[in-house]
Amino acid sequence: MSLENTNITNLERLVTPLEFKQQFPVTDAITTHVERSRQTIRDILDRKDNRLFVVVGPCSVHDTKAALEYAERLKRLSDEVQDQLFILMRVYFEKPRTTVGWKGLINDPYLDGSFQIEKGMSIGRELMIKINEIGLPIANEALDPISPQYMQDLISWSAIGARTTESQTHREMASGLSVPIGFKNGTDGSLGVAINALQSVSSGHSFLGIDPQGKVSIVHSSGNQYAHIVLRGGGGKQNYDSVNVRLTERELRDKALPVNIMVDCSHANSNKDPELQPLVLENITQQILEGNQSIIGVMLESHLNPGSQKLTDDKSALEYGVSITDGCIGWDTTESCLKEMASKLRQLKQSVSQNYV
Ligand SMILES: O=C[C@H](O)[C@H](O)COP(=O)(O)O
Ligand SMILES: C=C(OP(=O)(O)O)C(=O)O
Repeated sequence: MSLENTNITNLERLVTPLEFKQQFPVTDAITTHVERSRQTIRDILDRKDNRLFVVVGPCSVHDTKAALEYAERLKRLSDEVQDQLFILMRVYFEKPRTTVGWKGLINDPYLDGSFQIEKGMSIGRELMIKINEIGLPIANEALDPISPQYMQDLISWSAIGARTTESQTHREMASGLSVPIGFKNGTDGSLGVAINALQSVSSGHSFLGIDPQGKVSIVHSSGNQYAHIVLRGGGGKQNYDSVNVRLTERELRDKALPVNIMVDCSHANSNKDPELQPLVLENITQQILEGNQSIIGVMLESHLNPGSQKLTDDKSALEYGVSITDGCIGWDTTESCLKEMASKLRQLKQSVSQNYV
């Protein structure tokens, strides 16, 4: 009688990270682009670059054609506002679920419960290569502790989500990631878990992981010095307003942490109503115009078309360019609200520099 694996129905071997990356190699141009993008975010966090960074894009990618069309549009917008905003595309393949549901393109690329994870990773890596080639840096949520070995060379910023900020496994993983990383506050709105995470992630850790040859290994990390909090609201309350931002600044200062705050305009900050995201963004812009110095980035959930749709057995019924997870703002709104933000920030900087003349 076996006492092990009694709830495991099957184990499939996965290609090693090394072999996988050889199948989908990066060019020197992509490597340079990713490193420059990561450095730009580090410079924003260090106040050597006075722009804001913006993580914007679909809640989840389920259709690579729509994701590429989105990336082409976002690149054009990014070029127009790049004097004020450094734009990264949300390319989220791993979705944490409150209970159950589709867990993202890597887990189930054919949206049909066939869970062809190796295929999902290939489709995902090919898409990330193309988006980097377009010239857009990529942001993701680092959810699975194994997948960074397969994908992280294509990513410029990662989030640890509200459901995993308190998890030791995710803090350990983040302490070894090469990207600047945002920790969301908890789903109940609590800041404490994110503040604790920031303290944990800046230290080195020793933990279990895999090496490039896919061997289980003891990983020793040196700690991530570019972690920051992401305010996303929670427990039915918003936390993007100036009072909550000020309270967060105090918490960070009390713990001798860098006072760097990103605001997620979606999730509980917009009560999961995508139409409210532009109002949150407007509020953030206003706080900056009034002198806020701690907000370094914003996040928006946006797709080609607004809203969301249910994933059913009939995939042919899916509407093109519409989210199958959280509701998003559509492209027109995305473009207009980011252009407006950039224009207001431009005017602010012009008036400040005129006052110095
Ligand atoms: O951002 C996405 C969702 O909010 C998150 O994955 C949780 O989704 P769920 O509550 O629909 O499972
Ligand atoms: C799941 C997400 O956010 P949160 O962790 O804030 O719920 C997300 O940004 O996709």
